[in-house]
Amino acid sequence: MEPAEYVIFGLCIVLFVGFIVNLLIHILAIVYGKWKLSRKLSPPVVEDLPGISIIKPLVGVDPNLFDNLEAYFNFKYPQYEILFCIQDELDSVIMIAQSLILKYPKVDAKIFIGDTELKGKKNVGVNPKINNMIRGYEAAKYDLFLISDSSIKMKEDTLMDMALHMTEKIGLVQQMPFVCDRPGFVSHLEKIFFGTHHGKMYLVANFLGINCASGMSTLFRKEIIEEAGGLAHFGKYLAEDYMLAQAVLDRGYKVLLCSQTALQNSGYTSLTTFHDRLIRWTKLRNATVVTTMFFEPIYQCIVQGLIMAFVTEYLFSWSPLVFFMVHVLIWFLLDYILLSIIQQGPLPFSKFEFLVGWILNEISYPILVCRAHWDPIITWRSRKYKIRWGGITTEVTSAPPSQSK
Ligand SMILES: CCCCCCCC/C=C\CCCCCCCC(=O)N[C@@H](CO[C@@H]1OC[C@@H](O)[C@H](O)[C@H]1O)[C@H](O)/C=C/CCCCCCCCCCCCC
Ligand SMILES: O=c1ccn([C@@H]2O[C@H](COP(=O)(O)OP(=O)(O)O)[C@@H](O)[C@H]2O)c(=O)[nH]1
Repeated sequence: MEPAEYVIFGLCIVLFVGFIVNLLIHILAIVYGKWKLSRKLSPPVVEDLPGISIIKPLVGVDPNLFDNLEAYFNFKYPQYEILFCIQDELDSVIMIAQSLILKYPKVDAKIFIGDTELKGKKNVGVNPKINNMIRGYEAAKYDLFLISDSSIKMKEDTLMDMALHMTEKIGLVQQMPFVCDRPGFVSHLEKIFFGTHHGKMYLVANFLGINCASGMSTLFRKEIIEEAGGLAHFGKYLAEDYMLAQAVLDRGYKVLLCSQTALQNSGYTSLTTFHDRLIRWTKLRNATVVTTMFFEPIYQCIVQGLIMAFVTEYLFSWSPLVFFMVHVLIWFLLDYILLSIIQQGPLPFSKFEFLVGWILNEISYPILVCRAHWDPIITWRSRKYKIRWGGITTEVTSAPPSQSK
């Protein structure tokens, strides 16, 4: 063999091993997802449950917001407070928060209006969500605090489920991102994305103890975050969720998934908003965990199928077309099983709609990854940011803070 042939042969072997690893990741996600998401912890004596401060950062109103927020007033949980953090004093979301507080006078709930800058102090960093939450965080009276994004809808036992997972060695309990059943094809695309591509990596990373955090629904021990410099310390990062989880891991605590998924229930769904969000997240991941930039593209179904078709032809003389077709079919079936497990009930669409949605997602994802590389500027709620390697962020343009997506 020529030296060049050795190199090609070695590369093919590495790629083939990576392909087998991916198959194992898929199977592991299914097995772990089935176990994790169907495992209900039995509640202890209610009085033993710790109090929880729920921080709700709010910007703008959407058609489902009232219902989503109302769920927080009906938790089956003995001790909690709700801290609404509203970025802009002219935002009509204030009225929604106020009307809920009036409707449920027995629930301990407060409103904090305006980020730190509005109160004459300097903002704690560039991250607008942290700037918005900081006053609620400082006022939080319990040892545990939950950051819960505005679009999340919770069941009445979700807070209990999260609290029960917060045992001695655990520093952070998170919900795996998923979506509520909503009408419309784009919401189906979202469900398919979070229940397949995203869910697979999320489950396996959490099973292996790899930091894979999403800040949409996360319960923290306040003492750990205080030890790391307080929430303000994370204002310099846009991927504050990842950095917060890393701070917990660095202090010897574990990060755990709870058994209920984070049900996003935004009232607005559009293909552009969905894709722009995925592009923004890809940019965040690329800048925060550089290795994802290399691995993510080749761990897509179509890209991997094309590469492996040539690799297996080279190694085993298999037909590339047959290999590609079988590869896509197996990936598709494993994804369907995984989505059904994460959904934990009947899917709100037919198998045919799943097929169409899955194909669309798989074709569009590599394009979204390319678009993320093309323009490194991150746009979030009308503000633009640039992230340096390691996650430190600078804002490149400012816009009125009240803009919704
Ligand atoms: C053999 C090795 C295989 C490695 C393959 C790696 C391929 C990775 C492919 C997919 C990654 C899946 C996605 C993970 C979820 C990340 C979600 C995300 O991007 N979140 C970012 C944005 O979150 C919002 O940010 C603003 C905040 O206010 C909102 O509330 C948030 O929701 C977030 O900022 C993420 C930052 C970095 C995440 C790093 C993830 C690393 C994933 C590694 C997976 C490794 C699996 C390994 C299996 C062996
Ligand atoms: O300038 C901002 C942008 C977002 N948020 C809050 O951060 C959370 C996540 O925002 P978004 O849904 O836009 O983020 P994504 O989940 O798309 O990353 C929501 O509760 C927002 O209200 C905020 O307080 N200020």
